[in-house]
Amino acid sequence: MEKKVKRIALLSGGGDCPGLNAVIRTITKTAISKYGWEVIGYVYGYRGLYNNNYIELTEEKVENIYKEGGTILFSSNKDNLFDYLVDDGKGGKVKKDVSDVGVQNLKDAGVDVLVVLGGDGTLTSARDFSRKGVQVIGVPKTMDNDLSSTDLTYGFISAMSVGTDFIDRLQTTAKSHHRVICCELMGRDAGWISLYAGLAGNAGVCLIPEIPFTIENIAKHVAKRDEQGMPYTVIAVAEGAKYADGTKVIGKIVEDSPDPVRYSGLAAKVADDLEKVIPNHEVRSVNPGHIIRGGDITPYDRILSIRFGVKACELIDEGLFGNVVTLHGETMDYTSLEEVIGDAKFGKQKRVDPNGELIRAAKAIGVCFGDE
Ligand SMILES: Nc1ncnc2c1ncn2[C@@H]1O[C@H](COP(=O)(O)OP(=O)(O)OP(=O)(O)O)[C@@H](O)[C@H]1O
Ligand SMILES: O=P(O)(O)OC[C@H]1O[C@](O)(CO)[C@@H](O)[C@@H]1O
Ligand SMILES: [Mg+2]
Repeated sequence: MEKKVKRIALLSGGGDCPGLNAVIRTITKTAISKYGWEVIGYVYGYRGLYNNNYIELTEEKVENIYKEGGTILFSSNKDNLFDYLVDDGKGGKVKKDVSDVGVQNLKDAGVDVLVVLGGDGTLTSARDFSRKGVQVIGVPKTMDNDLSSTDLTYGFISAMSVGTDFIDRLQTTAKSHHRVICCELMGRDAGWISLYAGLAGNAGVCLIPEIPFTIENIAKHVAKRDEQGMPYTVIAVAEGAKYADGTKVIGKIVEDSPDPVRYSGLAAKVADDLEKVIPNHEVRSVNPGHIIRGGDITPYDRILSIRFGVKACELIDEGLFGNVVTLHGETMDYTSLEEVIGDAKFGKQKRVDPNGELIRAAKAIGVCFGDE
């Protein structure tokens, strides 16, 4: 006979983004008031699970975080318990699978269900815990919107709105000085943020990882705009975009992270390279970095977070473990962790289709992607 759920645990992993708190709030309130479950939250993602570091969550604790970005449970994008850096007993460090410690800690804390709030990386571990017999539910977050199997992740609309605001603001100053300004936006290896913010903010050029670009093509587009009486151009540059010869710009390697590459600096390089071939323009660059994922949750993401959180509780109530809550069209749905992640090392990722409707729409109104 199935064991009745009494206690659930939440954890958040990967880069923070607006919506995590709203999901934590929704699940906590629904779990306690509708289902009578106790709720705890492991802090710092899987590291908290390993160190048995958790807090009790109450309705009072979460009531006012409905619009607060970030996560009150903190997050980590380094701690993979299936490949974890531990002391080797000889003064050095060694990587080991310590996931059994996590499983035991869940048992000791009386946790019946682990609810994981994360992107493709965090949910890869969630799948692996599910394979070890832990009752897991995933709730798909990431500002990158790169998770296949769901139309949207929470955090994307909020980050994309901030990105749009950057591009909007750069338009007026670029126009006033007849400058070309490159604005770098996060998004890792997916171009969703830059495509949406660029399109919404009327960027003349969008550079995204899915469409390799050349400086010559961008220069041609700037010249065309000059001829059309628009001697200024804002360029949305996805941090993970690449030149046609494959060149990418890496800002930092975070050694103990499962996905160690951190992009940063592409907009500055594009600006330098471009200025050399369009000497009639001053070309500048800005990199707002983490600002894009900070701040309040947009109203749409608040509502999406409520829908994802309530659906997660419904899955727990129905015993549908090993699944991720997904959005398909207007319907809250669920998809198995096995399908969401597949056998890929970092989960199946959703990328912009270079020949898809969105790109065709953008090109139809004259947006250049640097490929022609
Ligand atoms: N290949 C993997 N196998 C197992 N666990 C992983 C793997 N990759 C990442 N993780 C776990 O997920 C955590 C976060 O991963 P990652 O930095 O990729 O973020 P994410 O969940 O994809 O979210 P985001 O992309 O929005 O930052 C890691 O700290 C680690 O605990
Ligand atoms: O917070 P960090 O470690 O700098 O990671 C930055 C990465 O995290 C994200 O914000 C979310 O995955 C990416 O867009 C970005 O490349
Ligand atoms: Mg990710």
